[in-house]
Amino acid sequence: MNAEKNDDNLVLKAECITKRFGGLVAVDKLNINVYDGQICALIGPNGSGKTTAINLITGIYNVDEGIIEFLGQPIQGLMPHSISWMGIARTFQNIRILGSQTVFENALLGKGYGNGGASIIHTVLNSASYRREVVASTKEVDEVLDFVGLSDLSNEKACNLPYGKQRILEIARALITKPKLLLLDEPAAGLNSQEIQDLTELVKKINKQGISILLIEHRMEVVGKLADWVFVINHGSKIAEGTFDVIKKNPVVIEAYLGRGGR
Ligand SMILES: Nc1ncnc2c1ncn2[C@@H]1O[C@H](COP(=O)(O)OP(=O)(O)OP(=O)(O)O)[C@@H](O)[C@H]1O
Repeated sequence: MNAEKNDDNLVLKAECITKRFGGLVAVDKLNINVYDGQICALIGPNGSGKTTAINLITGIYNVDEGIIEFLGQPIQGLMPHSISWMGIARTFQNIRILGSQTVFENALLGKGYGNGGASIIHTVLNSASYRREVVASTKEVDEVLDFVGLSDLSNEKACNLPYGKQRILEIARALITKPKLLLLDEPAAGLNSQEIQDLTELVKKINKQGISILLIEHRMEVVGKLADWVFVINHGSKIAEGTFDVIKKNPVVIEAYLGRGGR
């Protein structure tokens, strides 16, 4: 989906964000804008600061400098669960699912405690409001599993799923939060070519629901198929941005990444 770029439809604005770990500047005055309806990719060599940038956007780390706005609201300094409730969801580079729990239970985890409004006392007392929340959550999980194509596996233990479906389960858990912006950290890592095709189709389908996407990805065929706009970083700084067709011919990008490390 190609979005119009103006301040009115800016979903994410990260301006001059910086993160230091001791003497190492992992993210260095980085600017990233994601507009409504866009699929953006963040690419760069190993250790260039991509995951740290996502961790800053999702509140895992606080920025040392810079501002992050989501739908016009400043979010830097907020706790990760507050940022999630505002509408930013993510997946992780290393799959984080509970193998001994079912697909349904893993997806339900995305709801988080009390997301539906029932307080702890209602939960403990199994009150009407808690039961209503459980029914509503069950329906939402069923709908999301149907959307991502995992309905048939709802009662299966997550550890029995093929790797590609485990990645899709992670995405399902993120979608349960009804995000406006979805951050995917290397969603194609470890997938075979059929699984990559399925993932690519799913990401497009999610985007068609009006969810903007920022993905970190090393697989350039995935970036080429999905991204409307690509940010390239090296040593924490942005070295280029543009459409994939333009950045892949950029000598600076080829020298820093595509010519050597880019896969
Ligand atoms: N919690 C931390 N403490 C110290 N250094 C860190 C921490 N997290 C990341 N770093 C360092 O910051 C730099 C950027 O790491 P980051 O994981 O963001 O890179 P990346 O681009 O996501 O790499 P990859 O493509 O390998 O996943 C690296 O040098 C890394 O070692």
